[in-house]
Amino acid sequence: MESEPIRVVVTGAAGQIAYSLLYMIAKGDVFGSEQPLILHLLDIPPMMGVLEGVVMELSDCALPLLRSVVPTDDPVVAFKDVAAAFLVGAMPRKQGMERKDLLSANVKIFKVQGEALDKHAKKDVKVLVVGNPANTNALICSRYAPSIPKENFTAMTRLDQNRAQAQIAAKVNVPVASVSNVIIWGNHSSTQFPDASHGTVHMAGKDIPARDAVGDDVWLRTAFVETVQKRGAAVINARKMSSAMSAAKAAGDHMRDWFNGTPPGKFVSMGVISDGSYGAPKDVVFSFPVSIKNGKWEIVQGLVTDDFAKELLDVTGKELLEERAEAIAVIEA
Ligand SMILES: NC(=O)C1=CN([C@@H]2O[C@H](COP(=O)(O)OP(=O)(O)OC[C@H]3O[C@@H](n4cnc5c(N)ncnc54)[C@H](O)[C@@H]3O)[C@@H](O)[C@H]2O)C=CC1
Ligand SMILES: O=C([O-])CC(=O)C(=O)O
Repeated sequence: MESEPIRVVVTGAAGQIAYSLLYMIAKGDVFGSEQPLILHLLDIPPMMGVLEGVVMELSDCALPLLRSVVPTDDPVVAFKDVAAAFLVGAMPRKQGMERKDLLSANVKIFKVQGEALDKHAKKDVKVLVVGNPANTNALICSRYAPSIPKENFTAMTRLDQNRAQAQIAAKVNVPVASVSNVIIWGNHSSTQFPDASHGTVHMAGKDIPARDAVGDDVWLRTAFVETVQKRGAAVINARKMSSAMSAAKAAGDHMRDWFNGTPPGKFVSMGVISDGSYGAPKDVVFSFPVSIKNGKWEIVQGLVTDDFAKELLDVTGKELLEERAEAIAVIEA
């Protein structure tokens, strides 16, 4: 028997990330090749003309899983009965900006959308915040949606994880799928800590520690960390626009793993509400390694962190506390 369609919302649906993401979702890459979909597309009133073009293109893709499309500028319509929400709609940064410079422009969007999710979405909706600064926006969104569990609000650090795994694959000269369990700790910002010390590389039929495969601890603590921390800025410098294709791919990966789970022994990184694990501040959205089963994530416990890691975890945690204070000030102003 065919499954009932699920409703999925993408905000910022007329923007650049959505242009790649909508196709991936609609063709079954995220929710599976058997799951029919109704796509809700939210953008702001001046973008409704552009959105109409996106709707035409989705129709012209002739995708069997896509049962209908609901374009709208009304959050009430957009969030009605949705099972999954990709919150992409927000201003992107330009050359020379840090992501937290977007806070005052973007955080109010996530208050409004939290309120709308609270009233209109399914209570088990899975929310992925992509719009920057993603961690703090996710925290604010959750605060304004008290009837939905805090665990259902996540922020995207999967792009950073994919970048980190691609850097290691290139260094070791293996296909990217051979690299697993590289962690992104903390904020999706230039203070994030990309950590390969628990990573593995599949070589000659077995998983070996990434540190052994790389054989260069200095590189892992310097060039590797800095490249991943600054990759978003490097793309902006080159393209004059921020990452879009890779961001869409990461958003799809994040939501697919959240719905489908992670294989035994493997973990992925997600910004989730912090319980203070690994000395992170509580009640901020902090990126941790998580394993996922039956649609629920759990922070992977018991990984040993050395002094180098503790120092970097501390820096990114402090930045998240500062962002939280600033976000609350912006909203209450
Ligand atoms: N977490 C991550 O790894 C990444 C996050 N980003 C962030 O994603 C966001 C979107 O990036 P792009 O698609 O490149 O930007 P874009 O400017 O191409 O598209 C954003 C869209 O959001 C819409 N929008 C603005 N306010 C809205 C609202 N209140 N409700 C619904 N839609 C609204 C805009 O009209 C626009 O169509 C930015 O904040 C960017 O910094 C980008 C790459 C990676
Ligand atoms: O760097 C940016 O502003 C966009 C983004 O979040 C990324 O590419 O990681």
